[in-house]
Amino acid sequence: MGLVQWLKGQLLCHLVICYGFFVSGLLINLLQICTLPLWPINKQLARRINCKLGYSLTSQSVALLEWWSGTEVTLYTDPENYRLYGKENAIVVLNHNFEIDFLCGWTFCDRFGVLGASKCLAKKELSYLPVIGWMWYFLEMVFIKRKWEEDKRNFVQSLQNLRDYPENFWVSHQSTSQLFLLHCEGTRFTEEKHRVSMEVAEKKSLPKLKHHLLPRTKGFWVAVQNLRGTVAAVYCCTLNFRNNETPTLLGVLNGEKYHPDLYVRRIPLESIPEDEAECSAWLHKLYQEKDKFQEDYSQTGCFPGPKVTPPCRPWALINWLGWTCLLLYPLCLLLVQLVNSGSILSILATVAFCAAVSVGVRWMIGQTEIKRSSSYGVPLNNK
Ligand SMILES: CCCCC/C=C\C/C=C\CCCCCCCC(=O)SCCNC(=O)CCNC(=O)[C@H](O)C(C)(C)COP(=O)(O)OP(=O)(O)OC[C@H]1O[C@@H](n2cnc3c(N)ncnc32)[C@H](O)[C@@H]1OP(=O)(O)O
Ligand SMILES: CCCCCCCCCCCCCCCCCC(=O)OC[C@@H](O)COP(=O)(O)O
Repeated sequence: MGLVQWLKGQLLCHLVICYGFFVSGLLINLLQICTLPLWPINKQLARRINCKLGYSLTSQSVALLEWWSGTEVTLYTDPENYRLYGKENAIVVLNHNFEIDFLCGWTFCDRFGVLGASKCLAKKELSYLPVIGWMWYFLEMVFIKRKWEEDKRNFVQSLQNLRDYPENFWVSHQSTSQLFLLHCEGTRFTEEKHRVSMEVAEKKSLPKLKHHLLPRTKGFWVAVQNLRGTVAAVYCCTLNFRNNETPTLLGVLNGEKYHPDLYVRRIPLESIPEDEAECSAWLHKLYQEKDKFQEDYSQTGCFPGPKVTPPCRPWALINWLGWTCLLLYPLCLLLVQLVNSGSILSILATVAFCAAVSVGVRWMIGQTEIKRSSSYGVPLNNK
């Protein structure tokens, strides 16, 4: 193991990275709060500012993945469609098997210049996450409790709000599009959830899936219906990792390099049925196809279609280095003052603070771990 790789595994490096992420995150949250008075006066301007602020926070984790761990997503897609990515609004349908799938999605977004504005249909619990969850609130992310009767009004309203999102938000270069991510499986893949969902498939006389849970179709149908005219296509995205890698956020923080492959198919929105039952059947068929791609991937190690590596842009790194320099300087000054003061109490308080930060970060990283996945989709709350 080289010295650099060894350094990447050290707690001190992790503390510095997390300190930068959290303090910049809190400052960004504060700036977001400052945009509140602007909303009633100029909503579109407030949204544009929030997109940029969101980019400044989210892109730090993209920089961590790309520059710290050296991970690069390989894209399998039709070159004709590739030209459209980043230039149109789309609904993204992605499998939910990996702890860093959201991070790979963000890298994809960043490379096509749509990171600041992209949204997701996310479980309500994520809105309470410090820094990230608070940021999402200002970005008008769509949160649901996964209880349809309670969700439907807010869900439809949130989707309607996205219809007049400023067309030309400037993220880090001119961009005219946003992506709306849907994990139709509704929860992360575990063996138990898979077993239960295949029992449901059997009851519904649907073909069994090997690599996916049975998709929940309501959210997809409602999103398609409400975003018609705003969104041009559905991007059917299938993500897997070479060599059976099981990536984790802790691994990324430790500087481990992963090899994600992403297969993207573009499906024009007009080709998706409007009727709920037909749309639902269409989605089930899509997941059967996705399952076949995953099965082929597990045999051959690749997806169909030509490979492309979208060019890496420097903004995420520049932003990350900027925040790090800005925040490390006062930290160093503080530490020097602390040592000079010789006060045992102050030193103990600082050590306690660092320990608290590190426990807090560990807890947040824990939210991405599949072993801590919710009980959604297991017998207890199987509807
Ligand atoms: C690669 C490019 C990436 C681009 C990235 C772009 C943007 C990134 C931006 C941000 C990234 C942030 C990352 C954060 C990720 C967070 C992700 C999440 O939080 S996932 C969890 C929340 N999301 C969802 O739940 C969405 C999917 N669910 C739905 O859409 C649901 O339909 C619903 C809206 C929640 C409603 O669900 P409900 O169950 O009430 O209704 P359904 O009709 O859909 O389903 C009921 C139906 O299902 C049957 N059933 C019962 N049990 C199961 C089971 N275990 N498995 C499958 N099916 C089951 C049940 O019998 C019902 O059938 P029926 O109606 O016939 O009776
Ligand atoms: C420079 C960057 C430094 C990074 C330092 C690390 C800080 C920690 C960052 C935490 C980021 C948290 C983003 C959370 C996104 C988690 C998405 C997710 O996977 O949610 C799960 C749900 O979909 C389904 O939930 P389950 O029903 O499976 O339960």
